[in-house]
Amino acid sequence: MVTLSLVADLSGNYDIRRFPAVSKGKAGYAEAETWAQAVGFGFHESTRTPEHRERSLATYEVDGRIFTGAYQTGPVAPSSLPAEVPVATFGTFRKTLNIGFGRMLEAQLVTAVTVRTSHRRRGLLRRMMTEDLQGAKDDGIAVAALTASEGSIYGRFGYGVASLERSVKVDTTARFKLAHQATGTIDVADPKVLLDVAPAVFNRVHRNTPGSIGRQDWYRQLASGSLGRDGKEDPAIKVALHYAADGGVDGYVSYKFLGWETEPYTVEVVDLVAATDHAYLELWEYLAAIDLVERVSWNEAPVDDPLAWALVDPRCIDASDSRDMLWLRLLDVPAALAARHYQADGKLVLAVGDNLGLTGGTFALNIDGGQAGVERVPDETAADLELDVSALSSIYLGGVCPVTLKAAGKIREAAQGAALKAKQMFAVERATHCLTHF
Ligand SMILES: CC(=O)SCCNC(=O)CCNC(=O)[C@H](O)C(C)(C)COP(=O)(O)OP(=O)(O)OC[C@H]1O[C@@H](n2cnc3c(N)ncnc32)[C@H](O)[C@@H]1OP(=O)(O)O
Repeated sequence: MVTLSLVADLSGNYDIRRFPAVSKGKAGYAEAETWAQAVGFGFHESTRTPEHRERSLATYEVDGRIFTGAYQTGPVAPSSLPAEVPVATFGTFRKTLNIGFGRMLEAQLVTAVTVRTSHRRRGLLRRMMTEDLQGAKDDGIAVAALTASEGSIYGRFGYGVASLERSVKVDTTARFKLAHQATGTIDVADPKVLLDVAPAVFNRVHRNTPGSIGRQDWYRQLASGSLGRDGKEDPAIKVALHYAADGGVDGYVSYKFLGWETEPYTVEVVDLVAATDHAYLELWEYLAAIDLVERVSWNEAPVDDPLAWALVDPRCIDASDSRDMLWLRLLDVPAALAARHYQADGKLVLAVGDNLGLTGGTFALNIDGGQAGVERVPDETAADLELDVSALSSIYLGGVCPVTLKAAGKIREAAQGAALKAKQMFAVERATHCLTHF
C-alpha cells in the first residue's frame, strides 16, 4: 500500500459531474467511454477494446444508468492521465426489488465504484456515496442496494447484508439421484433464443422471489453467449430450456463445458433461472444427465437450496463458500416498512440509528391483518429494539435472522422476545435469494 506522501498531491479539489450512459453516435459518448475506461482500470481489467466499450455502453444506456465521475480541477501531474479522465467513478441505475409476497419497491442500485489509487482515502467515495444517497432519497426512493467487492467498506454508510449466496460443486456421477417425479420436459436450444426468452422467464422468477432485483440488459446477452465478460461472443455457451406441461418455457440453464484439461470433467452454470420448483429440479436433472461430465459447478447458488433436500444423497453437493450477496440500505424507514406485507400481526417500536442522518428516529410499526401502519414517535418512547439502519436493512427482506443479529450485538433487545417477534413479522414466503449481480 502506498502512503499519502508518495502520491501526487496536486489534486485536492474535485468537480463531481453526473451524466447519463449513452450509446455510440450520441452526444456525450466520448465522456461516457472515458468514464467506462476508468472503471475498468479500477477493477484491474485489461484495457477494453473500442468494440467492447461500444457494446457495454449500449447495454448501460438500455439500463438508464447514470455515471458520476470526480474530475481534477487543479493542475494535473505532468504526463499523467489528463483531467478529462475521472479519478473516481460511481454508477447508478434503478430497478425493482422484490420485498416479499410479490411486492416491489424501486431501488437505487450502486455499482462501478472506483477511486484511482493515487487519489484514494481522501474522502471521494464518502462524498459520492453521501451525495448519491441523499439525491435518491430526495427522489422518493426508499432503498439503495449494491454488491460489494470487500465486506469492510459499506457498513459505515448504513448498508447491511440482506442476502447470501454460495458456490456449489455438484457430483453428477451415478451418485446423483433426485427423489422427484418429472412433470415437464427439457430440450436444447440455440443460445440466441435467450435474447428473447430469458427476460420473460426471469420476470416470473423476479415476481416469485424475495430479494430478487430486476436485471440489467447485459444478463440476456451473457446467458445467450452474445456478450461474454471479455466483450466478445462466447461460442462455448450451451442452453437448455424447460417446458411446463402446457408447453410454455418456464426455466432455462445456460452453461459451458470447462474443457478436457479440467478434471473431473466439469460443466459450469452461467445462468440458471427457473420460475417453478419443478423446473428448478428438472434443470438440475438435465445437468446431471450430461454425458462425459462428472461435476457441475455454480457460483450463484442459493444457500437454502431445494436441490439439497431433493437429492437422495445430499452430500453430492460440495458447498464450502457461503458469502454475502445483496447489501441493502434503507433511505426512508417509514416508507420501506409500510411497503412490506407482514406475516404476523403485532407491534414493535424500533429505535433506528443512522449516522448519515437520512432516516434515523424512533418508529412504531403496527401490523394488523398483514398491513403495516408506521408512525414516527418521540425519541424518548420506550423502544422494543434498538438497531442501526444497517441491521434493519439486513432483516428487512426476511433473509437474515434478528435473533442472530441480537446475539452478535447488532440489535439491542430492550423488550424481551422482541427479536423473535421481529423474525416472525419480517418472515417472507420463500427463501430470500438474489440472482442479479450488478
Ligand atoms: C458497489 C461497488 O462497486 S463495490 C466496488 C468497490 N471498489 C473497489 O473495490 C475498487 C478498488 N477500491 C477503490 O477503488 C477504493 O479503495 C474505494 C472505492 C473502495 C474507496 O475509495 P476512497 O475514496 O479511498 O474512500 P474514502 O476515502 O471516501 O473512504 C471512506 C471511508 O471508507 C473507508 N474505506 C475505504 N476503502 C476501504 C476498504 N477497502 N476497506 C475498508 N474501509 C475502507 C475509509 O477508511 C473511510 O472510512 P471513514 O470515513 O469511516 O474514516
